[in-house]
Amino acid sequence: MMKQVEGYVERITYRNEDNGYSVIYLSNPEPKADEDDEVCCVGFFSFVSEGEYLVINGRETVHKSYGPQIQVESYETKRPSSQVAIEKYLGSGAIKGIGAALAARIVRRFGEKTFEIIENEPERLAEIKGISMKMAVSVAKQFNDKRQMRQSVIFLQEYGISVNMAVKIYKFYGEKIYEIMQQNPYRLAEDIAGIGFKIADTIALKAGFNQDSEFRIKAGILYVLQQSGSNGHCYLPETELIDETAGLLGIERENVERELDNLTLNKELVIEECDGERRLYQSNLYYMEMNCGRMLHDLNIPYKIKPAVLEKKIAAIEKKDKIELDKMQKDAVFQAVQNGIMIITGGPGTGKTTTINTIIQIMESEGFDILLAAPTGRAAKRMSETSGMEAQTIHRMLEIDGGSLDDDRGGMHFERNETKPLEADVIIVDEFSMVDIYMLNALLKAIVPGTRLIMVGDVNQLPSVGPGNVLKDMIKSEFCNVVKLNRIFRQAAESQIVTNAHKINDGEQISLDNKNMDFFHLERSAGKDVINVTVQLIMKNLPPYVDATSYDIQVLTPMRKGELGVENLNKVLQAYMNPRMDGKNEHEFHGVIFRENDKVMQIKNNYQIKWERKNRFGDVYEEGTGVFNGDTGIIKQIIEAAEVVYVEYEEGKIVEYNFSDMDEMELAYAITIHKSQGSEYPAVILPIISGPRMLLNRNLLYTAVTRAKKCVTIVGSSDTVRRMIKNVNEQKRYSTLCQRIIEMGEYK
Ligand SMILES: Nc1ncnc2c1ncn2[C@@H]1O[C@H](COP(=O)(O)OP(=O)(O)OP(=O)(O)O)[C@@H](O)[C@H]1O
Repeated sequence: MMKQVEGYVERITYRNEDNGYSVIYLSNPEPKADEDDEVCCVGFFSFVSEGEYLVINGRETVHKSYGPQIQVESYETKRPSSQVAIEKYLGSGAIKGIGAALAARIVRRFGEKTFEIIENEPERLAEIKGISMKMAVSVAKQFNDKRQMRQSVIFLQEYGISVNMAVKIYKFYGEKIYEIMQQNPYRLAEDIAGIGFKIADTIALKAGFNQDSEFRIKAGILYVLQQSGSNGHCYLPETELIDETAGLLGIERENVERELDNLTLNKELVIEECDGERRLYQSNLYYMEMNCGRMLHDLNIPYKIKPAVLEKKIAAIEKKDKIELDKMQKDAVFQAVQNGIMIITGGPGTGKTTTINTIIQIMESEGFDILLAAPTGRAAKRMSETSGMEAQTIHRMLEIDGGSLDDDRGGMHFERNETKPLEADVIIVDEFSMVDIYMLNALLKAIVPGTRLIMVGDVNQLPSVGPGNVLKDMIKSEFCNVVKLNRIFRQAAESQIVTNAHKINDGEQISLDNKNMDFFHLERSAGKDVINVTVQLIMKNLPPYVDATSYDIQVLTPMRKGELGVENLNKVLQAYMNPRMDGKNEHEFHGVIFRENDKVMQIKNNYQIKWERKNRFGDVYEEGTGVFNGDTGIIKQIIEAAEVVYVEYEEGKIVEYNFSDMDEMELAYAITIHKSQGSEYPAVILPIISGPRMLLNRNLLYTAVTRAKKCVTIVGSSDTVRRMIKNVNEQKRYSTLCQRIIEMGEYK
């Protein structure tokens, strides 16, 4: 039943600082005979403090353990007018520096007029013993800030903005928010993480902006360019940019053209004519490519080391490790020692790790300081295991600033940069195919000439998720020594996965006859049959075969949408692997059900989020921060009342997420092949029937197959597999790093 209650906030017994969910007790000023003199209210409150007077509308409910309470649906703050309330509010801790005693003194002096005086004549507070003029000013400021923030939040809520977001916005703009909403709400999309063009556009249209307002078009153009960055592009050809923007905004091309000129005049975008085409860059990406081109040349200096000395050292390592490096591997070692920059590329089993380990030993024997890094946490972990030396993520190596946002605008700040470079003689970075232009730029800025940079990766893997085609462009520019390892050392009999991966890469068809032990194909043509087989494999056949659990086996798929897309497969696999059950809590977020015991994946880097490790008695023995894009874990607990989810990641790291942060995770029974880059799994299942030709290419199949350590099973159409092997049309990437490297080389 709906009910309205009002009264002073007596006490706040629980508050979740992130989302404002609180349990509060209101004093009932005039309790009727059958009423308690305190009313418990639960719900979301933005800034209530003890002593405030609230009018609450809500639903009467009875909690099993706590008894009757009101589930708050809306509330209003009334200014406390009686002296008691004023005193309570002032002394509640809401205003820094004023405790209960001081509050009592203030109210004794100014009575009912206390608030008026704080607002209009704050200097008079200094008349009171114990309050200096400085403090009087601070009290007035805090008092006003709180009031203004409250008003702004209410104002922003009228435009459909949530309380959390409104607070964030107010903290950024302060009182300017009114002006911004009036003049250009599209600025929100530029300044506030979490507000994109689409939300800003809804707000602006609600606020009465026209379809073809100058701000809307500008914001639309920038949005389209930013989106293209998320699709891996560093620029867009002008015609494509105009068409997409006009389509997005539902306006004429001419209007877009007009604003495009203004944006380039103001240097917000950079335009370049090349090969008869006009290219438009977000200016940061344009300059990043150019600077990377220059820095790569700066680092690429020769080092003189006598070949005979090197030969001797290699021979000693070969003897110790009982291995004989082949010509290419030796060449790689030579190049690494003799040059400031080098690239080693090769497919699976071609001896990259063996080569890196030899290089490390040689560098160590020279007394050099070596740093090892990789783009993701999992890749870094693997590198540590295979080298026996600590490897870290590139972000950690560059000492990412905890407050950085790893968004698609590259808003990251690192402690290590041109003014405080990395102190090392040699830096080796593995899985370089995953490095985008932002990461390359940050890395190069932190390396000074005199430090060697060795980049290792498989150029045939999918390129980075972020903008750029870094590894490929660097190789294509031929600016430095590149060693391409192409001999497969791992025995063919040992691994059909490796053999097939190389065949796929060379465009050779693979045999899908199930005559080996680690590469299978089950022909099915209907989506529903593919799903049934996938479920059967993951639940029953594969775990004992590869000596792993169902949760270790990874379903990889090219697409997000459709019957065999990530979203649907996750729903189906969840229903089988972790069905709804009494006592198993669940929570729905944006249409997806998350349940205790679900396998989930973190989908963006979060450097601030805290993790804990507990011993078997539940005591915390280790704490740290950071969960990274691609980390997978299991939901251990969901607490609806506190709005939190606990996820356990590798090595028993437990992370608490607020419900509002659940957009950082996805179910992970099935994930896209793109997301699987840099990870390995004991067994991989690939359900493939058909899909867009653009997407289904050789590159994608190759990446998927090379993720498996012990077993690959393709379920679906062999015809599509054959077509994928033939399809060399990789998704196009508009990037000009190669050209910049060549241009910069000409100035040297
Ligand atoms: N010169 C060599 N002679 C004999 N065996 C070699 C040689 N180089 C590498 N190997 C062996 O080949 C296998 C694959 O090598 P390695 O792990 O170095 O390759 P990789 O390119 O790093 O592979 P992946 O990318 O799949 O991990 C290993 O078992 C390794 O011992």
